[in-house]
Amino acid sequence: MVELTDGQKEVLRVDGYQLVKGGPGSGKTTVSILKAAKIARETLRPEQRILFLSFARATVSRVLEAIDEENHITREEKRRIEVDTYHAFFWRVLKTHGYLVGFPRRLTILTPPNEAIALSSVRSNYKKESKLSAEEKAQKWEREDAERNRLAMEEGKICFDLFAGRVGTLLHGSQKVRTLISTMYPFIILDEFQDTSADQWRVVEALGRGSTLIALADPEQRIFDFIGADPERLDHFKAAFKPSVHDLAGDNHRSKGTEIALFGNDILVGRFRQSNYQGIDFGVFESNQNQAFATLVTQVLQARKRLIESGKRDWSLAILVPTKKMTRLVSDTLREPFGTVPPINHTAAVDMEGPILAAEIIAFLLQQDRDEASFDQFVELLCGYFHGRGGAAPTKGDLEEAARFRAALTKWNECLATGRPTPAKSVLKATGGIYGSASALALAGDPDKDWVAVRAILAAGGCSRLKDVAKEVRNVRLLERGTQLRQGLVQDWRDFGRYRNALAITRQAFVQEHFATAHKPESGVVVMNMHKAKGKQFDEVIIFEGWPRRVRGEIVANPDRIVGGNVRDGAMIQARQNFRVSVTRAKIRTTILTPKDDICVLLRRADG
Ligand SMILES: Nc1ncnc2c1ncn2[C@@H]1O[C@H](COP(=O)(O)OP(=O)(O)OP(=O)(O)O)[C@@H](O)[C@H]1O
Repeated sequence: MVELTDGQKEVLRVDGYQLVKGGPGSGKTTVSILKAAKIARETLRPEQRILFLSFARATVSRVLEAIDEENHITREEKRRIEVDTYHAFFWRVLKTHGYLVGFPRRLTILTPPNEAIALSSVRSNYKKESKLSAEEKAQKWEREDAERNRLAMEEGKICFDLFAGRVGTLLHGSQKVRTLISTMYPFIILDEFQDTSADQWRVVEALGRGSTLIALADPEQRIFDFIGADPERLDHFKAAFKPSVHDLAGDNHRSKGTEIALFGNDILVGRFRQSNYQGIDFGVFESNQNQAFATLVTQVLQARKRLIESGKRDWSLAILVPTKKMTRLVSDTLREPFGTVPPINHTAAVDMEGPILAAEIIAFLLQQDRDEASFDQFVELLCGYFHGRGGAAPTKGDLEEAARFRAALTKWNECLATGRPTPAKSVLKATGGIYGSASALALAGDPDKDWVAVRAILAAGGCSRLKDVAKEVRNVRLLERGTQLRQGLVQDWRDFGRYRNALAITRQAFVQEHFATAHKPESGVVVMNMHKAKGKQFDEVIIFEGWPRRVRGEIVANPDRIVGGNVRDGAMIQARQNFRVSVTRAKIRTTILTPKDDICVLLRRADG
């Protein structure tokens, strides 16, 4: 049991609505769990629960783990703390009461990849987001929203973007549902409250009418402005609920004995009080891909060695990078480092649209029982992959590719219908060949082996798009022991002697995966976008950014930087907050790697 600080003790002592503020690692989550246990012990009736709401599953895992570690909390108390994501909680409300806002009785979730497919026809009419005028952006948003609503109202397919808004409307309109929820959950804890969007705030307002709310927040860890988080949100909470305010301020328990938190604070104001900080390492690299990645790999190997030698079980090392593109590049590099360096085992938090749609293609091929429509269905899945893999920003190239495949299929089928040979130069030639090989593959009934065998056919065949599919699908780690996908496929084979429902099982597994909370927090080497690191903690962190491209000494491009283009631009508050969040995720050490000839502007003095 940790020795609580006076600030933490005060949080436990005071009743009623509370706002608990504090910097990274100041112990907000920890004290809120102890508080929840106290409420469970002293206040709740037997059937009641405390709801702990968080943004991301990863945070949920960490909170669950923290609860497990608190041996002073009894099993019964633990059972009564229900940790969930906003998404999962909203879905529960919509599934039961969605008809009150006009949804059909039967609802299904439109997952992000399928939402991307459904909206790609709207999106294909617009240029890249960065090139749109404000007017065009608004128009595009309106049309997307209309399509989302149509899918929800007419087809009962609800995408995540609709969740918060509809639940807000539902709760404000129905005292009955509010009472139901507040009777079940008289206390609700809101994690990372500074990042609450306008729609989520409406939900919170409604919930707070019947339930006592405890909000945890660090105003300076607000990194979601782009999805509608509002700097004033803490004031809204104060005005609405008159909470007692507790400030755990600069206490830092995560990286005790280091100066990581101090460095984080100095980044925020842009004034470095020291030239060295205990627990912060810097490294520079030459501005070219080979040397940049060689430096990174060397640092990763050294950090991994340190952690293994420390003997700690479940050690974690995070490589945090500024962009999604860089996440992929780093992951590809670790998978196939240079020279004699063997692959570095890791997980990468890449966008899952592409990998999930690629997994659907593999699953379909596993089904093997074919009829006349099967090839059409296969090509349609491939087109879906093109439409959806770019998420909210499908590329023109991908959309054109889908159109080309569809046109080729029409021609192909016309030839078959009239007994003519299929066109020799058709884009479907190679695709068809691979489809044939996969259909003829002798499957063994072991989902791991069979999945890999199908993937290998795609990787080795002559169709560059299916090669892509094979590469993307490697980001899916659902076939690990005990996962729902694996179990589902095993059962399917047991029931039918083949994979009869592999596609449906795969789709279902991804929906489940989205809501699953039983995951352990990441361990080993993980690569992710800096934004995704919020609320997490790792033993060591490496922050790695992009480098400038120069022509005759002049910078012509400077992508993937912590600060866009690495140029000073006003106070750079968002970039500073974001950088500080990343830096303070580490318990023991943070290593920052930046290009030698263009050091990150946030690391330079204001005058130099
Ligand atoms: N009073 C304390 N004494 C010692 N260790 C503590 C104390 N309070 C919390 N800790 C430990 O410090 C670490 C960080 O605490 P916690 O996760 O609660 O911070 P937080 O304020 O929620 O952080 P963040 O906002 O960065 O997510 C945890 O490993 C926790 O077990």
